[in-house]
Amino acid sequence: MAASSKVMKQKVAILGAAGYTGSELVRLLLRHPFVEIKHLSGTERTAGWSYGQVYPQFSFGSVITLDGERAATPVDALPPLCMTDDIDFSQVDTVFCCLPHATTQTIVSRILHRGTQHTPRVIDLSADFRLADVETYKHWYGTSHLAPELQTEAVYGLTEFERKAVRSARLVANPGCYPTGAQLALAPLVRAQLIALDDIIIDAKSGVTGAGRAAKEGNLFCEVTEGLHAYAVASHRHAPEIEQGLSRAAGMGNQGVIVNFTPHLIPMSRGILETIYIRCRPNVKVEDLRSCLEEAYREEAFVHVLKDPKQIPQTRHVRGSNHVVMNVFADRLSERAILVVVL
Ligand SMILES: NC(=O)C1=CN([C@@H]2O[C@H](COP(=O)(O)OP(=O)(O)OC[C@H]3O[C@@H](n4cnc5c(N)ncnc54)[C@H](OP(=O)(O)O)[C@@H]3O)[C@@H](O)[C@H]2O)C=CC1
Ligand SMILES: CC(=O)N[C@@H](CCC(=O)OP(=O)(O)O)C(=O)O
Repeated sequence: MAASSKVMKQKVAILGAAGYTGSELVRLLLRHPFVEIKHLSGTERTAGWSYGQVYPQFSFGSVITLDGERAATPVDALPPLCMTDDIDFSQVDTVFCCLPHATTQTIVSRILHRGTQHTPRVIDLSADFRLADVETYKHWYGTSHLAPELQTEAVYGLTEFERKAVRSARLVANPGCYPTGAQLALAPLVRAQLIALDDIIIDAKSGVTGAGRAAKEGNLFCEVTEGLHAYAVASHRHAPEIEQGLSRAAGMGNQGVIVNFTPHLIPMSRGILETIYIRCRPNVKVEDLRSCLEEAYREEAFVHVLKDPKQIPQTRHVRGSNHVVMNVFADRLSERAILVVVL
């Protein structure tokens, strides 16, 4: 895509740029013809470093993208990391927040309540603004929300379902990793009333970058390699997020649908695979599920239903591509179906 000289570039700040989500954003935004990365922030640990010092792959010249193209902006143009407090937000159009849970509430609140004429839009990648219900947040995150008024204002940023609202939102809460796959696969089927709402089992596996870059004993190479384990069984905070999305799709408000969700950590660096077991409503066939999903994503650039009904999605379908690929299969028991989704 060629950058038009008439289009004003969006001035962007990425907070928490030294983390994994921050680095993924830098990689994507360097390619974007209408974005100028003005600020990258970190803590005392990384403030003052060049981005190549934080991530060696951003050290030299132009980034060659996965498609073999040159990025729109050379990495040399990236600013060094600074402290978040040193950013002048009156000069920024969009802030991407890639900060740990809870830290985000305070910082986003400060940015959006600055009381000046110009307030940037905020796109938050943490979980702080995803759950609309204040009590549900408190129950799952173990602490009261520090900016409840923003919690109700935030638009849940699953773009395929909320494109119009995302366009005009002041604060976008980006979905969690597991909820992205689960909701993309299930919400169209729920909306079309094709599946039972009391019998949804989501078995999910994630690569280790999903846990963030901060050092944690459980994520060390020797702890995760050549092994596989479930974690947060029946207690993962993504369950209420998925339930909120599916309840909304069912027209029930923020709650009502209950899912059984079990995540696993698998020894690969990135990617997620979710196997989802569902029960069809009476007289619904797996072909109906497939048609529904195909219709839902026909015009979408990043979500794909495999054309061959027998082909099983695998992480290699999406590796490093930011796409989501799914397929749906009939179980041996006729009323059941199995969805496989990778992202
Ligand atoms: N990893 C993933 O796949 C996904 C993560 N998320 C969510 O996104 C958020 C970021 O996750 P992730 O990138 O994995 O986390 P990481 O642990 O990889 O990185 C977080 C970064 O935040 C920085 N940081 C902490 N406090 C501040 C501050 N006050 N100002 C500036 N920088 C700060 C740290 O910087 P420094 O290194 O300089 O100390 C650290 O590098 C989390 O809320 C996470 O739950 C969402 C979707 C997917
Ligand atoms: C492998 C792994 O540890 N994954 C993280 C989820 C990462 C993510 O996307 O979720 P949040 O933004 O809600 O943190 C976890 O299970 O806590």
